[in-house]
Amino acid sequence: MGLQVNNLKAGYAGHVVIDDLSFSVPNGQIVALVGLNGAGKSTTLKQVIGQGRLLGGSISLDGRDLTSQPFEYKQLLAYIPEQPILYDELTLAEHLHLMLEAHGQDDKTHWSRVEELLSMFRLNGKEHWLPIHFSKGMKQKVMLVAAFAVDSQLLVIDEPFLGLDVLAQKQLIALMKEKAQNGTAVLLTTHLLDQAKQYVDSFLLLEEGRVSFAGSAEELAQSKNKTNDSLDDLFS
Ligand SMILES: Nc1ncnc2c1ncn2[C@@H]1O[C@H](COP(=O)(O)OP(=O)(O)OP(=O)(O)O)[C@@H](O)[C@H]1O
Repeated sequence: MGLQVNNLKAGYAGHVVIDDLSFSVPNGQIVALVGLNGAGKSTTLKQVIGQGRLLGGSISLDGRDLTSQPFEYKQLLAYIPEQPILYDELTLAEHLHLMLEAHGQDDKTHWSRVEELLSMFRLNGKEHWLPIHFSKGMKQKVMLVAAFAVDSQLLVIDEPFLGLDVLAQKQLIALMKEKAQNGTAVLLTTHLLDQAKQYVDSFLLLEEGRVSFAGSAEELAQSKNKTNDSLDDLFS
């Protein structure tokens, strides 16, 4: 089933930004929300993760409705924000234990996965470090380890590659593909369209709070009279 967004209406202080937005992200698919600055991508993601007030419409994940079953819905999702959100007083290991607990997942069975991810992102041996000791990119990697360590039905990522080195970007693409192969629905926003062609199943183009296009990279290019090898020039 995956994520279903139906007739979503959302905004800020009486100002409607998203109106009548509908889309779905089936289990096992990677979908990218793309569009120019201010198109409403982050606002849409905020609604999908259950932050922000829903002015209309409905959102459900594998049949769990966000409004009527918020706890059941949120336990199924993992979220990687654009800016890392870490608690100053918690160590790296404490953040990861907390994440597993919040998702109701057994620490013992998941810790070997955590160790694998820490080593992949070269954070092993730093489990006792506090956020103040980490660089910007390392903080982002902590968010990645936390999100990929939990079993989730939906993975939501806002601008996944910001601040990551080239090696970490490749690892992140491989991890997203692996998650999707295991049946997770993946929804992300990105401005790096040519890179996204490597791993995205379909694109949703947002313009002024509405989906103006949904389809593959080739179809997206055609819809804007561009060639598939220059998606980064889509809006020029
Ligand atoms: N906290 C806020 N309060 C008021 N208006 C906001 C707020 N956040 C975003 N907006 C407005 O909502 C609209 C959509 O913004 P949003 O951040 O969703 O766009 P975006 O597509 O994610 O842009 P970007 O590519 O720059 O990240 C914009 O007009 C923006 O000014």
